Amino acid sequence: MKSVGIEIKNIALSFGSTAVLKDITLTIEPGEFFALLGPSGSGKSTLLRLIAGFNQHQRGELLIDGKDVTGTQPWLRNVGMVFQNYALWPHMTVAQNVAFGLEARKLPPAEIRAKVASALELVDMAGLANRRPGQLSGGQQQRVAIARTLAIEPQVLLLDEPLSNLDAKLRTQTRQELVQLQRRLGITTIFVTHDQEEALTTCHRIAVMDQGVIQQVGSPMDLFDFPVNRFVAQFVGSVNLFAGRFITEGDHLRFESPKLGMLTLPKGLELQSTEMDLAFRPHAVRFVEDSQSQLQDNLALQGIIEDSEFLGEFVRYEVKVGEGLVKADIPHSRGAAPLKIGAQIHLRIPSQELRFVTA
Ligand SMILES: Nc1ncnc2c1ncn2[C@@H]1O[C@H](COP(=O)(O)OP(=O)(O)OP(=O)(O)O)[C@@H](O)[C@H]1O
Repeated sequence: MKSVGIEIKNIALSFGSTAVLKDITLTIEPGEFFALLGPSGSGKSTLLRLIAGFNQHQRGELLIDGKDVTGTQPWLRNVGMVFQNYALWPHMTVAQNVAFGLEARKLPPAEIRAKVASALELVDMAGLANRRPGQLSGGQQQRVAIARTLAIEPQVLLLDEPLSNLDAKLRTQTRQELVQLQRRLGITTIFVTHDQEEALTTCHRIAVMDQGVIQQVGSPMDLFDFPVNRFVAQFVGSVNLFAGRFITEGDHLRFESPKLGMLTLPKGLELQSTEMDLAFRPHAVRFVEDSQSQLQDNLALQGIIEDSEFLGEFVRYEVKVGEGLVKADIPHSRGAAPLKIGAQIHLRIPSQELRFVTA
């Protein structure tokens, strides 16, 4: 089946006086696995339901495969949605659940049987066709919900937090299955989640949403490496973030931070505006033994270890620097003892790991 693209242009949606989506513009490419990522209440599900046809926008345009679908009923959009709670009929078998949408479309019984069999095959559930949902694990129920949606052969697959009812181990396995299934089918897929790891590991591109506004769209690596603002920097991965004021002095850039004090930044950094925060990831921090080492092309800080947490591959330290706390993830080597609380240390952050983000 041909993959279709989706264009969302300047969409605004309010429920009563509450503006839930504010001027959303987004293009989803044919065959793309796309995530809407954001905290609870950011408007992700509302946007997904809008694409499905369950919500109506007051302003803007929504195009699926180049056609404006505003006002088109959900069942005429060729879009399939998998709900968070799966919404399976408990009194029907797996096969009957999957057949449901096909029967509603009044297809001939033989065709229904063939489509049910192939949809169950796709999600590796052919052997359990006669079970009822109550006799299945959470992961199996989820696969039935996906099979039921795929059976109607939609051009777009919408998934609303499809993994949130599964326990941690099953979630990882199921998300890998989902990636493989999407890759095999090449179906344009939009995945709603509040879990950054889920979005980073599954999707080609992600739109980060907050308060009904898209904050940034990019590949998982783009969002992680080049967050444009404070919200994205904090929501995707963990980060050290400091507010302050940038001052240019000759060919030096200085950063005056209420928490860290006055810092001299490495040469060659470009600042778009003086109203920015300084950001760097905990894994970018290195510890060095003496105050003079590795000063070139690094931001140099010094501090005192306040806390440490052993996380297997690395130790997460909290280091008091001035009035601020810097998180540092230092790789652990076998047998190495962690630094003691109260130890004085020198920190280095390579120039290329420093980011400036808008507040
Ligand atoms: N039918 C509705 N009527 C009124 N307000 C609504 C309705 N549906 C959603 N909202 C409000 O719109 C806002 C966005 O909700 P939405 O469900 O889209 O957020 P979300 O990002 O998907 O969050 P969650 O992960 O908690 O579902 C919330 O403040 C919610 O209370």
